[in-house]
Amino acid sequence: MTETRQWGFSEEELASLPTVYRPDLLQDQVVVLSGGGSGMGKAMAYLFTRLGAKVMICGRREEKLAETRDGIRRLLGRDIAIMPMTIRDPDQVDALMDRTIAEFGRIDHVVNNGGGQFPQAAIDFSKKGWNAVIDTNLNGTWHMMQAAAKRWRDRGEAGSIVNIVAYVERGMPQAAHTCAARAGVIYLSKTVATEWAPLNIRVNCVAPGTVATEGFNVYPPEATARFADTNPMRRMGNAWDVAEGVIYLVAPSGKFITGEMLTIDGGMQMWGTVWPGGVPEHFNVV
Ligand SMILES: CCCCC/C=C/C(=O)SCCNC(=O)CCNC(=O)[C@H](O)C(C)(C)COP(=O)(O)OP(=O)(O)OC[C@H]1O[C@@H](n2cnc3c(N)ncnc32)[C@H](O)[C@@H]1OP(=O)(O)O
Ligand SMILES: NC(=O)C1=CN([C@@H]2O[C@H](COP(=O)(O)OP(=O)(O)OC[C@H]3O[C@@H](n4cnc5c(N)ncnc54)[C@H](OP(=O)(O)O)[C@@H]3O)[C@@H](O)[C@H]2O)C=CC1
Repeated sequence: MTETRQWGFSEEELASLPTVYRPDLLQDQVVVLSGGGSGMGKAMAYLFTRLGAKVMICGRREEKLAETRDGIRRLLGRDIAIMPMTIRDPDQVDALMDRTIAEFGRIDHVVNNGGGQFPQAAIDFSKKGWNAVIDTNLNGTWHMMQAAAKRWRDRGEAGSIVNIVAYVERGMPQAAHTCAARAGVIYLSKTVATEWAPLNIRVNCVAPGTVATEGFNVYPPEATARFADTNPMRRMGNAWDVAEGVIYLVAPSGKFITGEMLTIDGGMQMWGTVWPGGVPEHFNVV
C-alpha cells in the first residue's frame, strides 16, 4: 500500500538553492525538458531558468506543469512554456518540438527526464505493465531524441541531448522492465553519439541513484525507509545534485563529452541494493 508523502524541495528552495554555476551560463539557450512538473524535472526547470535559458517543459498532467510555470513566474519573475503531452506518442512529440521552435526560434538542448516504473517481481509483470514501462522509458525517449535530431540536421544547427536513466549495470531487481528500458537508452545513446557527431549533436546520459523526489510515492514505505542505505554514503541524493550534473553536460563544460554516462549515486554502483518493492525474505541478511 502506498501513501502520499513529502519528498524533495519546495518551490522556494528551488528558487534560492546555491548553485556552482554563473547566472548567465545558458543565457538565451533553449531547452526542451520532459517531466518538468515534478521532482528532478522541476528542479532542472528552475536551474535552467536561473542560468538564463528559455525553457519548455512537458508532461502528461497540465496542473503539475502549470505549478512549475507559476512558481517560476512568482519567484524568479520569468516565464517558461508548458505543453501537456505524452512522450509515448510520436505525433505529440513532433508537435512539442515544432511549438518550441515557433515560440523560441530554435532548440539547443533536450533533456529526457520524463519516465518511471512501478516495483514488481518480473515474473508477475502483466503485458500492459511491461509495455507501459518500455513505451515510456525507451520508446518515448527515442521519439524525443529522433524528433530533435531531425530538426537539428534539417536546420543545420548543433544540439545536445541528456537522457536521465538509472544505474543498471548490476541489474535492478523488482524493476526489470525499467532496467531493460534504461539499458536500451544507454546503448542507443552511445550508438547515436557516434552517428550524430558529424551533425554536431552530443548525446549523454545521467544515471541517478536514489534521489528523494515525489516520484518515491510509487514505492511502499518499507522500501523507501531503506533508500538511504542503498549507497556507501548512506544518504539519498537530491534533485539539485542531478540538475547540476545535467547542466555540466549541456554547458560548455561538456563540449568534448559525448556517449558518456554520468552516474550520480553516492557510490551505489560499488555498494548497496535498492529493492523498490521491499526486501524479500531470502535477501534479508544483515
Ligand atoms: C526502481 C528503483 C530505482 C531507484 C529509484 C528510482 C526511483 C524512481 O524512478 S522515482 C520516479 C518514479 N516515478 C514514477 O515512476 C512515476 C511514473 N510512473 C508511471 O507513470 C507508471 O509507473 C507507468 C510508467 C507504468 C505509466 O503508467 P500509466 O501511464 O498509467 O500506464 P498505462 O495506463 O499504459 O499502464 C498502466 C499499467 O501498468 C501496470 N502497473 C502500473 N502500476 C502498477 C503497480 N504498482 N503494480 C503492478 N502493475 C502496475 C498495470 O498493468 C497497469 O494497467 P492497469 O492495471 O490496467 O491500470
Ligand atoms: N528519483 C530517483 O531516485 C530516480 C529517478 N529516476 C528517473 O528520473 C526521472 C525523474 O524522476 P523523478 O523526478 O524522481 O520522479 P517523478 O515521478 O517526479 O518524475 C517523472 C516525471 O515524468 C513525467 N512523465 C511520466 N510519464 C510521462 C509521459 N508518458 N510523457 C511525458 N512525461 C511523463 C511525469 O509527469 P506526468 O505524470 O504528469 O506525465 C513526471 O513529472 C524518471 O525517469 C525516473 O524514473 C531514475 C533513477 C532514480
